Amino acid sequence: MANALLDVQDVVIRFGGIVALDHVAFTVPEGTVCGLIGPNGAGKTTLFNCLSRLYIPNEGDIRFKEQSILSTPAHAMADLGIGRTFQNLALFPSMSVVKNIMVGGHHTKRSDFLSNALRLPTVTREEHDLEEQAWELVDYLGLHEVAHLPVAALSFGLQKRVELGRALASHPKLLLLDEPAGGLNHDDIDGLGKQIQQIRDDRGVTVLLVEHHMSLVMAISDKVVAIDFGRKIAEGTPAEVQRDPEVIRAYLGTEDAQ
Ligand SMILES: Nc1ncnc2c1ncn2[C@@H]1O[C@H](COP(=O)(O)OP(=O)(O)OP(=O)(O)O)[C@@H](O)[C@H]1O
Repeated sequence: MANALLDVQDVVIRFGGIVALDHVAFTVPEGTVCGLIGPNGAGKTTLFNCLSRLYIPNEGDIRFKEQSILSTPAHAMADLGIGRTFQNLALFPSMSVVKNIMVGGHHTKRSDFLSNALRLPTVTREEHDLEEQAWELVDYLGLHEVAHLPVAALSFGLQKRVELGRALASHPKLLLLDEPAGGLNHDDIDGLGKQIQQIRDDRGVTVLLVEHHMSLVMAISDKVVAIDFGRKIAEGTPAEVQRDPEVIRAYLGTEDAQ
């Protein structure tokens, strides 16, 4: 088994009287796709928000590359090597596809306000590098034909691909995908699944995927973690988790299992 890139250790989150995460612990081995599943209200988004430092756990620790991330501010997560996409897209609708992808790489550049204002040569070079990298991602994600269009003119499926490109522009070691299949049709979902596996294999990116679309999770995950009412109820290969009695019970009678 590969080393754990992410190690979630006994995380507890309480909102008033609600225990949204109750001693959740699991690891994500480097170079794998890990699926995080659970019925509505299970705590998946809350866990994602802990991983991107929007929430602070009441108890427990989250370790990335063997270091705790709990004192790292949310805006510094990209510098650490953790990228994410959002359930509701967070793009700039009137900006072109390529410019949106460039935004994702900005944190990797060092120019300050003054050098930007003066357009010093270092700034021009950095912009050039960002643009070159954005074009590489445009090609990689099959967005060439729409690269100059404003994002608002694209189908939802293509907009989701742009968001993936923007997250990849920050060179993440770990990519957090929050319901990437939400709102996509069947063909788009097949394409997305292949793309996520390629991102793992070609770019060495480890992926943690929160997703309701069960067939996608089971098809592309190396490992699946299931939570229900804030507790981990199963962890293992897709086949192991699919036949786990607690998982079957949690999904029975819900509309989540697809
Ligand atoms: N900011 C908050 N304040 C109070 N309660 C919250 C907050 N965020 C989440 N909760 C509660 O925590 C629990 C877990 O919610 P969470 O959104 O993490 O579930 P989820 O698994 O992501 O659900 P879904 O699949 O519907 O997105 C729920 O009971 C929810 O109502």
